[in-house]
Amino acid sequence: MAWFNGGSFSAEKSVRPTRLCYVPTHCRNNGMPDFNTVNSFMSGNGSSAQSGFASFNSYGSRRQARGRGASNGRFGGRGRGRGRGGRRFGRPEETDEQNHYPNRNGFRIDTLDTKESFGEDGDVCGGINFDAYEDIPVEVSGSDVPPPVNTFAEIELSEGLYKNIKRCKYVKPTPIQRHAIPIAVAGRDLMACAQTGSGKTAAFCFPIISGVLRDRSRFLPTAREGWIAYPTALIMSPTRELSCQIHDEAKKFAYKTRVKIVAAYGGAPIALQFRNLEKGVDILVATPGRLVDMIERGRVSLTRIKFLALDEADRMLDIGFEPQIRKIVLQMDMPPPGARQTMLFSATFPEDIQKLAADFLSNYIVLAIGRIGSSTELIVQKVELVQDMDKRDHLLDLLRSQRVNGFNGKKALTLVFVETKRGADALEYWLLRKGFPAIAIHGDKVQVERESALRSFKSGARPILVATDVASRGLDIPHVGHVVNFDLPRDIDGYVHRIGRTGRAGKSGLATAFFSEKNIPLAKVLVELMQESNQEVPSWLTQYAAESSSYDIRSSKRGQWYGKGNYGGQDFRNMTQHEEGYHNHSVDAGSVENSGTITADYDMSDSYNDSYDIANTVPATGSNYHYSDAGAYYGGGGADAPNGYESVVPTGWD
Ligand SMILES: Nc1ncnc2c1ncn2[C@@H]1O[C@H](COP(=O)(O)OP(=O)(O)OP(=O)(O)O)[C@@H](O)[C@H]1O
Repeated sequence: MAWFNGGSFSAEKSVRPTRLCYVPTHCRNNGMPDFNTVNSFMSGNGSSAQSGFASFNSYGSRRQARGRGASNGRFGGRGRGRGRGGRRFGRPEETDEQNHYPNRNGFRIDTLDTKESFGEDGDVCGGINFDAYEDIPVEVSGSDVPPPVNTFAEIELSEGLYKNIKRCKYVKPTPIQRHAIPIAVAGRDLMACAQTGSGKTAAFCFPIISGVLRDRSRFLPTAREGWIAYPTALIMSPTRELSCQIHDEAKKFAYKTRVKIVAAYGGAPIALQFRNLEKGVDILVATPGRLVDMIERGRVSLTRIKFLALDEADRMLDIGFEPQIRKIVLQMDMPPPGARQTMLFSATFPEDIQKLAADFLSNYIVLAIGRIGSSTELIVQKVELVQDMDKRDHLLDLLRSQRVNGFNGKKALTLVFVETKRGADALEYWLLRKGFPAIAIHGDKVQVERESALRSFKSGARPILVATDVASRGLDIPHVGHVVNFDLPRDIDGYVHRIGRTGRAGKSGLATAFFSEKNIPLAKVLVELMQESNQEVPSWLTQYAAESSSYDIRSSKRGQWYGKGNYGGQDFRNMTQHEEGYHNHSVDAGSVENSGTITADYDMSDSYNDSYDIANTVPATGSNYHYSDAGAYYGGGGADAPNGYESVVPTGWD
């Protein structure tokens, strides 16, 4: 029996509500999106998906679903198995999801789990709802911009890569791919901003793989010399899980091309990663902390880097990461801008981060696809006014109503974001006690627990993931139907990335935020974001927004917040000066407007005396950074940012 179809938890019987069950407004009148699409996802041909996303009509989506099931989820198997967090009720270590709550949530794990590699014929399922991206505004700035393409065939990619694109069933490029790939293949530096779930990974992977293959045919393969690895390309991302995911995606794209791709991230045995490097590496996918460790141990040299990509680039250049990225890119042995090709990608790109990024780039092009929010109309956003003390009950009501009313479906996953690591553990514990199969992920868990939690979530063994911001960016988890912001993040960019875990690849999703009075400073930008993505804004929120105009609403570490009509990817060069040689053309000019930014200061004091798991709470004053876990067999120990990001943090934090 399906969990969302109600009543399948035995544990739930003991906690029947004694009052009328609250049904959130967006769950009433059969208005819930239909998330019963798992089987059609897995079928991969889209033909059976009609019953799935076709029923999203109540939210205005008239698009039909296409099958999708391309998996990218290898999160397994490495790291140490000790540490705190996550063990409740004396449960054994979770290594086999099927042993855990096998019948309580009603998921059929086998059907929900995703494929992790090519099948025998090398095929994987793919598919994207391209209608969702029609009419999306595009803005490009820079000199001599290569024109966009309409098909992958128009791009000069290697034969092997082209075959793999077909195997992945990427029938046509997404807008970011249409524009970014020709630019990157032409060898240009690029700063690209596009909505969450819109295919940015392929947009930087394809040109890199193609470039590696091209270079390789021209030069001798020199991926490895003795003990030192000399990758040709470096892809960096902020979290271990995201690095893992990019590694898996890149491997699919490079299937049978002999391009060697290695992942290096903390929390996993460094010796194993060294062994992988010794076999040769063309493309290194790494988190910054582990990479610096490897370079300082003399096992990786960046002297032959020709391609550098930063995924979640604004996060990578934000506080906590920026010194380390600067060290890797500018102060170690990497060729300078101009001698290498640099590509920065994210769904958000505040102006001050753009300015920082300019140090890493040479004669670059800025590409902005869609509005800053990235919260397309595909993601139905709901904001509920809930006092902090009522949040748990409210969440329970929400989950119950999902189960009772269903999403018309059975297998949608729910991702619940909280602010602190302690809060994540506490909520997981509480949900389990209430009979809901939840599992937490945060930066205090050791890697094996983090990977196990993600596996349980992805497989449906624990269809509720309680997460800190460690899971907010980049993760492409199929079947996430609902994102709940139990605690709202402190900045709107964080919100954009969090809700972007659903509604991916042109599919619909639901995002519910619990708004309490301490979130008032966020009201204005939240309203603007919702209005831009044609969401229904509750009147009380509009009122708070009006009141909050008097608040200081700018992140202390960011030069620009979300502003109405603004592009996250608006080229700051055009905002500050009109340099000769740069031009700015708009593909859908009517939609491109910059009507100003919000510049007041915003300083929301901590409301919990707890250990936060969001990087933007790392004290800005820390000057002694540490990253090294040198000497340790397992990386990560002292090297991990406690916020879960793989980064340096000021000494003393944690
Ligand atoms: N051209 C395409 N055709 C079909 N599916 C695609 C295509 N491009 C990407 N996808 C799929 O879309 C999904 C989202 O892609 P991806 O994870 O790269 O998004 P993203 O823009 O990097 O998101 P985020 O901003 O959250 O990191 C993935 O499952 C991917 O396989």
